[in-house]
Order: sequence, then structure tokens, then C-alpha cells
Amino acid sequence: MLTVEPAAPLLSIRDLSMRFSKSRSLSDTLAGRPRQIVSALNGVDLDVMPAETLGIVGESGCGKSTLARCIAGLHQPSSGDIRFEGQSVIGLKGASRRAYNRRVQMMFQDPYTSLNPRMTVRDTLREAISVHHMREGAAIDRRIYELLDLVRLPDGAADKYPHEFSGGQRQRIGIARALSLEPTCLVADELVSALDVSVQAQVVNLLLELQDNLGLTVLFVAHDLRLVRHVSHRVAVIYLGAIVEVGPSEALFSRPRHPYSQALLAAAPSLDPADRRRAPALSGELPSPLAIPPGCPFHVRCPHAAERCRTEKPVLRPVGGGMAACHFAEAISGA
Ligand SMILES: Nc1ncnc2c1ncn2[C@@H]1O[C@H](COP(=O)(O)OP(=O)(O)OP(=O)(O)O)[C@@H](O)[C@H]1O
Repeated sequence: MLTVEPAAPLLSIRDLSMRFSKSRSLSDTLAGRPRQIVSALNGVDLDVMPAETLGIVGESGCGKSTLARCIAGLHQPSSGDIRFEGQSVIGLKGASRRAYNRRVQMMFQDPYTSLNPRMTVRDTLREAISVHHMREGAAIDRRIYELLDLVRLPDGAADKYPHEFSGGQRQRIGIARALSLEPTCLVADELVSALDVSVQAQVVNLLLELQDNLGLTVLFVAHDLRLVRHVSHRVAVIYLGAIVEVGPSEALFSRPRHPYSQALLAAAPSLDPADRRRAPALSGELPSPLAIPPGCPFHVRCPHAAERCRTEKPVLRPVGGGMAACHFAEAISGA
């Protein structure tokens, strides 16, 4: 019988932690108080499959951007491993670091701040293409028009400056610049949250089309759960710097297994009212990442917390068709 091997992950993240040391106020310094440590990521385990769109959701301050930046090589994690096509990328230097940086491209909320206002689109794209020696001579100009076509901008856009474009068009230029390096993976951190809703849909649909046509892997970090549901094949839910649930998008949105995912979805005004009836919306404040609760980090806000949750940290384990880090996931989600 023919057996089909499951595809190997493009990115494999294991026990990834990122600690920042908080800058001290003058009075703390004078009093000789030590610097405080912010645990932005606390043992993230996550696989990202080739050509999938993986949504990353969680409350503000849960560590979404820090995770995105670690994956894109903009932060050096404090511990743990990130493997790309099976090879660790931690501590990469020189040509191998440049090759990784080319293949994993980060895109930001406001490309205006990352586009040089004194450079035309042509110069911006030419610079990106030349730095990585992707093309030479006349092939660079041909590639510039190809890229503009890919992001649905007219040829005339090449000789304009960033301020001559709308927010949505600038976001397209940001995407074209990322694509100019022929990446394997795009990391989109709140890519469209600064845009009007109608423009958001256009940019997101363009991203979906490119993802499909070019076989890109996309990490889609966003607050807007409806948007995440629309674009993602799978979704990872992050809480206080750890993944608490990951699974196929439709399954996760229709039947979340972790009480945090249940509460997060219940709190989202835009989702199906049937989802909202499932669980009470989030209560209490997000604990400070300076002092993460022991045991299950969610127990202080969890309506189902039991004694075990206060002492024993749950591991991410298979539940239903996905994974959840809750001792009682089956009982509370009726699995
Ligand atoms: N450079 C830094 N120095 C100190 N603390 C940081 C730094 N970057 C992030 N943090 C802290 O790490 C935690 C996680 O931040 P992060 O920006 O990753 O969260 P987030 O989920 O992306 O939030 P948001 O949705 O608001 O962007 C927060 O407490 C934040 O204050």
C-alpha cells in the first residue's frame, strides 16, 4: 500500500524564549534596584508547514510581535531553537544569515516608515534586488515591472515617490519589495490594521492570491480574528509568550479547545453569535510578563481552574484535530 509521508515543517520552533531587560528609571538606578526581566516568550513550540498561512492571535502584549521578529531574525532569542528546512538558524552569520534573511521577509503595519521618502519605487525595488544580487542589468528593470504587476500596480508607479500613494498602495509596494527577494516565507505583522476596512480586504485578498500562486508560507499576525479566520489555514493562539492552542482554522474557530481561545473568541465582537455563547469573555487583566503565574499561566483568569492548574504547567498535546495546552481541554470542549 502506498503511504504518504506528512510534509516536513518549513519552520520548526522549539522551546523558544525571549527575555528583555527593562530599562530602569532614575530612581530605580539611584536606589540600586536590579533591572526587571520581561519574559515576552516562554517556551514557544510551533511548526509552520510549507505553503500554509498560519494565523497568530492573542491579546495585546502576549508576544505575537516578538515571536514574529524572532522568526524574521530581527531578535536573537534568549534560548530555544528555530529550524528552517531542518537547519537551525540561531547564531547564523555571514552568507548563511543573509540567505535566511532573504528567504524570510518581514512586512510591517506601516510601510511608509520603512520606505525611503526620497526614493522612487523603482529605486527602492532596484536597491533590494541589487543588494542580494537577484538580477543584473536590464533584467532588474524587467523584474521591477513584473513585481508591480504581481501587486496590481501600474507600470507608471515605478517613478513615483511613497507620498504619492494611498496607504493600501504603499502596502502593495511593501509587498513588492518583500517579493523582490523571492522569499519562501512572509511574516506579516498587523499588515493591514492601519488601513480602511475596504482597503484591508483588497490587500488581504492580494496576499492570499500571491500565497496561492507563488506557494509562499505566510505567518499572519493580527488582532482582527475575522480577518485571521478568512486568511489562515491554521491558527496558533498565544498567551503570555506560549502557544496554548494550534489547529485548523475552521475547527479552532468553531470549536476552540483551550479556555483562553474560548474566551478570546467570545470577546470578539465580529464573530458568529453562536461562538460567543460558548464561553464568558475574558475576565481580569493580562498578568504582567514580569511575573508570569506558576502552573498554567492562564489559571488566574480561567473559569475552569482546578488545584492542578495552579501547580502543574500543561504541555501542548493533541486534542481533537489540533493541539491544546490545558489539563482539562477534553472536558471543557466536549472532545
Ligand atoms: N524591546 C523590548 N524591550 C522590553 N520589553 C519588550 C520589548 N519588546 C516587547 N516587549 C514586551 O514584551 C511583551 C510582548 O510584547 P509584543 O509586542 O511581542 O506583544 P504583542 O502580542 O505583539 O502585542 P501587540 O498586539 O500590542 O503588538 C510586552 O510586555 C512588551 O512590553
